[in-house]
Amino acid sequence: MTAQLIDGNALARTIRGEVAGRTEALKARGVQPQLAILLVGEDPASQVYVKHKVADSEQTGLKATLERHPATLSEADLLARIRALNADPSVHGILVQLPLPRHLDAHKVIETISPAKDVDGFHVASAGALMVGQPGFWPCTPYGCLKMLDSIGYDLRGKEAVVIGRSNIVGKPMAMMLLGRNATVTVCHSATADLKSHTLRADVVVAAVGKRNVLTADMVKPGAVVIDVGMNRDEAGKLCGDVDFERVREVAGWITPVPGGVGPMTRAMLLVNTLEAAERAAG
Ligand SMILES: Nc1nc2c(c(=O)[nH]1)N[C@@H](CN(C=O)c1ccc(C(=O)N[C@@H](CCC(=O)O)C(=O)O)cc1)CN2
Repeated sequence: MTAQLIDGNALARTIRGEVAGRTEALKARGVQPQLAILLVGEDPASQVYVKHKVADSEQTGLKATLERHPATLSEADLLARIRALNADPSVHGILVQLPLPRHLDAHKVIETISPAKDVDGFHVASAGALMVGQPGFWPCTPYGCLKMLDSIGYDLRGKEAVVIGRSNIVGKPMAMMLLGRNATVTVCHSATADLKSHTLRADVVVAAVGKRNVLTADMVKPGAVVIDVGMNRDEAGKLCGDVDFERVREVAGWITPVPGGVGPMTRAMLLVNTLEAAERAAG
């Protein structure tokens, strides 16, 4: 069996088309959705990601402003800038690109963003809303993974789902979203005693560790859906995920590639959240 690919690029394109249509409708009501992106420092990967975010926004009719700040920016100055953006009614979404330089407390920075503009879905209020099933912004990466499952018509009710990784921005919210769809969810992590015993039972595996070959073919139940959130480089410098893609695809039923899987969906869901922030503000 060779798994079917879940094409993140194609799905993201469709979602961008939907966002463009809704943005047009909002503009006709006199509202221009606007995303403020704050980049602190010179991290090379972050520079690429924010450039893509600006291009995606412009392509769909959203306005994006990219503020570049030096790595030496003080925490007080960054927090003051966020507070000014919170108070600016023309700005609907605020995003601080991670990782931040070490002298900046990411938790404090994120908590300064107004929950109404937290389009990354990282604020404690957003996490709490997801946990209790109240309206709020969902973190873009797990939200994108859920959309990928929806795109293949996958019914999660009663299914065994295993999430590998327990980060606040992917693993934990992913588990909540899967739970919200009535899957039976297991979260595995670095202290899990026998990872394979869990993944072999799983109908759906989401690998979100940030380490190559965390999931190999012998760990996958035939026909399972495998979602790869990882973003790593192999010895040749080629982008790859957490999953041993070539071998796992011979066992799985569905699989997401890296690149071209979860990454583009993360960016697409940011547009959805930004548009939604603007729609909510417009009433
Ligand atoms: N404020 C945030 N910071 C970070 C987030 C986030 O969601 N919000 N997530 C990651 C990085 N990230 C978005 O910012 C991100 C990473 C990668 C991609 C992507 O499209 N990847 C492509 C490949 C790109 C390449 O060639 O390098 C793919 O997988 O096809 C999108 C978003 C950490 N920081």
